[in-house]
Amino acid sequence: MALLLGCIADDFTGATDLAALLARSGLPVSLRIGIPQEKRDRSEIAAFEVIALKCRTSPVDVAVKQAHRALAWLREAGASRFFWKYCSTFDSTAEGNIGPIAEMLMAETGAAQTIYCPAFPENGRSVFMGHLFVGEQLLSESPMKDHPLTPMRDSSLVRLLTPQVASAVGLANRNVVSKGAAALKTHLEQLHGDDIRHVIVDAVCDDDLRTIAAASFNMMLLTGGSAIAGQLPQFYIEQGLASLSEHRQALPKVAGGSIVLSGSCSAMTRRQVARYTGKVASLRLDPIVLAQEGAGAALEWLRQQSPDAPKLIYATAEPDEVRRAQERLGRDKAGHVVEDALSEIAHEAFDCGTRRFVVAGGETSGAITQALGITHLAIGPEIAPGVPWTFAAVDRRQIALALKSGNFGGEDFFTDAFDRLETA
Ligand SMILES: Nc1ncnc2c1ncn2[C@@H]1O[C@H](COP(=O)(O)OP(=O)(O)OP(=O)(O)O)[C@@H](O)[C@H]1O
Ligand SMILES: O=C(O)[C@@H](O)C(=O)CO
Repeated sequence: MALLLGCIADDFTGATDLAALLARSGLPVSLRIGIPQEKRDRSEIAAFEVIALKCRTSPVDVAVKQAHRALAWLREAGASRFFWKYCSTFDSTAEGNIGPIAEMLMAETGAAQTIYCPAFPENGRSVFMGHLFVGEQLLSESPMKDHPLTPMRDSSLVRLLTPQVASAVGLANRNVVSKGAAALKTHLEQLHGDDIRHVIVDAVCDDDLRTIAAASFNMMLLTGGSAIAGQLPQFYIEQGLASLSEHRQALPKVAGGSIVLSGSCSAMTRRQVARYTGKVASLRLDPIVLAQEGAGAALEWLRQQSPDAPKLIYATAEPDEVRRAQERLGRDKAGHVVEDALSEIAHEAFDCGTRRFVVAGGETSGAITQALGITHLAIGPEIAPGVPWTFAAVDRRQIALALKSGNFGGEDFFTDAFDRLETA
């Protein structure tokens, strides 16, 4: 099948979120972890190819270089349209990497203009008059203000993006979007005439996303969250660029122990962890202790558990505890000791027979997936909007892996996840 859209995601949970929303169309989606090393066989290329990077908080030059290599791979695989996926809460450091990567992709592909559409109404993210809301709260008043790595203290996407790009940032607001695709197209052309190449687009509901997709599905480069991407397949099908085949990939049945590993400190993960600790054997990790003593005690705890019983190991903590750890260790070191420990634990769990992994947190998922040496994920059923089960091979054994974005899923997500696998 022809490659319709080459996608680059800035973290691993974001990549599975994107893959899940594209997969709702019934068209084949392939998710590759990092830039593939092997030579591509055209017959193995899916309609949607997603490359998961772990570059959300990397220095700008490192992130741009990685995205550049991902673009080269996608082009060689046959892509001529591209999607740059970042977080629905626009998570980035002050300098990037949303803008710099978009600019690089525009320069390389010759895209004269692109849109920025992080809205994901199904998960409560909407953009109105250029301001991002999480539920009913402005981004800067939501729990995202306390994120351990990318605290979001402004809600204006124009203000957030402007310092990240070289040219002016414009807005297509809800009044324009609500007039329909033709009006939005005209507005984008007018902005282009004024040399505005970066355009934030408002969206508060799925109808808005459909209008935006109708106006922009032919653009060389689109950027945003998974929800706008999820609207694109229907336009490709309508244009005759793709057709639904009856052939669906058979997904494996995965037997073996279950574990939840959480390095996310997001508000929803904190609630999910609190629920799940009451239900299964649980162990809390303290970054300050990990920095002094390593993960040995946690590995020992894991070995003493029954291999088949579900269990939870988490560093998830309230914002004041995160602050305390960061003051003692520094922000990056606090993050890395947790990611390293959870990666070691994931390895040990695999060696002890665990085959079903739920991982909470984008950075955490990146660290664990890389540590397990996973290079490709097949996309399975969605547990909650934007969180699918995925399947991969580790040492030639099948595992099931659900990578959960910090704020996705309901309070019983961990229980729901394992239940969903039983019924898949
Ligand atoms: N107790 C803690 N103290 C300090 N840092 C922590 C603690 N627990 C976890 N961390 C770090 O916080 C970061 C959380 O980021 P991560 O991307 O994994 O979660 P998230 O932001 O909730 O998820 P997403 O990006 O999918 O929304 C990780 O680097 C993790 O190692
Ligand atoms: O868009 C989102 O919110 C998620 O896919 C994500 O990127 C979280 O890391």
